[in-house]
Amino acid sequence: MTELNYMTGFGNEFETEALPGALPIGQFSPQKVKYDLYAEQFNVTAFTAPRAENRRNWFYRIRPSVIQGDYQAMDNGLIRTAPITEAIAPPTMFRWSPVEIPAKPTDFIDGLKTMAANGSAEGQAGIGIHVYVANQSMQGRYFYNADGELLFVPQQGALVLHTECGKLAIKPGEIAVIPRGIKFNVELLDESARGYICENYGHPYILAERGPVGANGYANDRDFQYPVAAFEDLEGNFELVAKFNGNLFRCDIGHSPLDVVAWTGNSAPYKYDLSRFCTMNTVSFDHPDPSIFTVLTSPSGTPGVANIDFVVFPPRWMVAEHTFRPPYYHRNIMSEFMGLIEGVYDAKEHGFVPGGMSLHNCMSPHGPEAEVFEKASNAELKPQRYENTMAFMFESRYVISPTKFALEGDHLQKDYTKCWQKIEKKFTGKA
Ligand SMILES: O=C(O)Cc1cc(O)ccc1O
Ligand SMILES: [Fe+2]
Repeated sequence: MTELNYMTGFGNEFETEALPGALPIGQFSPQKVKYDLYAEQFNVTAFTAPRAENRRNWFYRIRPSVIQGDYQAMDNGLIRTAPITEAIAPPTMFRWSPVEIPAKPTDFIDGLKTMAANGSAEGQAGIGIHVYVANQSMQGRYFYNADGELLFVPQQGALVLHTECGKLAIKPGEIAVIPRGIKFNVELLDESARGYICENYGHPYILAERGPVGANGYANDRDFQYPVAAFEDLEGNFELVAKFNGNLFRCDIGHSPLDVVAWTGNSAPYKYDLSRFCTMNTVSFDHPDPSIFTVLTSPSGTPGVANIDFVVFPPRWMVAEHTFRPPYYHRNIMSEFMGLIEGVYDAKEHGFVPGGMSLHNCMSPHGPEAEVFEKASNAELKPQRYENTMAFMFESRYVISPTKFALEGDHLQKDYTKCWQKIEKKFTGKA
């Protein structure tokens, strides 16, 4: 892969130009822009959002975005949007095997399948949880999502995200976020690709607070990478696909919409290598809550209660003394959707495989399978390193509704809850 250049620093006010002098100096909207470019403002927060939260870009582009055809409705395929009304799910704990890579030619849009969603896209709260499975690059088509920002969590295959702001290359172990409304297409660098998408209808992601941990650690701002301007000057019969208010629409477009020669602002796509996450954990006893592993959070308006937390379980040392080290048995007001990028997750040594998923909804019990309990409650508690593993969780304050595809597809593991049934009664009443 050709090495791409990036700018660094979470949410910085960047400026970048692919041609010298393309970026106006000292003002955003000059009477004439250099190279006869068009100026266009792009806002993902209200004009009046407080300064610290305000996010917008100024694009200097070959044509303004209004030069496009009229939209027509498209088949939504297996893409769904909250609120999900097509199925009524019980509070059962669910687990899924990986969705298979299709045999027929499938690009990122064709291969998007919604597993679950919550909140309301129209109400700008909640999330959509999707998997993508693809075996070809998007050709002659571009996409944007008006319903929310897109967090990419690749599990198999490297991608290049060609966006209005420039290019981002990501591979398993890295993530990327494309803000609401940014146009892009997806190139596959390998034969096939699979991954997870969290579509965030709510407040754009920010970095989690550090509290008394101090000024450093967890996800550090400087490790977030942003693209430098790169433009396509292409004419042809292209298609622009929009996800808007829960449905897909398409229009013809006679040129590449990735024609931004220069931009400045703080609402650009970004990537992050999860191995940069500076993991904190106990050095004494007990199993800390997984909020210590939060990479990105979308606040909900209630302090400390997330619309969506993106949490990872990275390689790490386990040193806790006189402690049951795996995740504890648990019931939670927050709803937990998990995936596995690689390796083994410490609560489930069987059946939760890379590319797989699980859902433990609001107040539904979950925790270590029977074998893990036996092993961990009898293990010698030497320092132990968890290697080659990366699970993650989308944790949300809103109940997560699985789609019909998730509930009725072959990849639903119908025997999941059996993993707990062999947990023994050991109580005898004697100490
Ligand atoms: O349910 C899970 O596996 C996620 C989780 C992990 C953990 O370490 C503690 C609590 C928790 O919900
Ligand atoms: Fe949990």
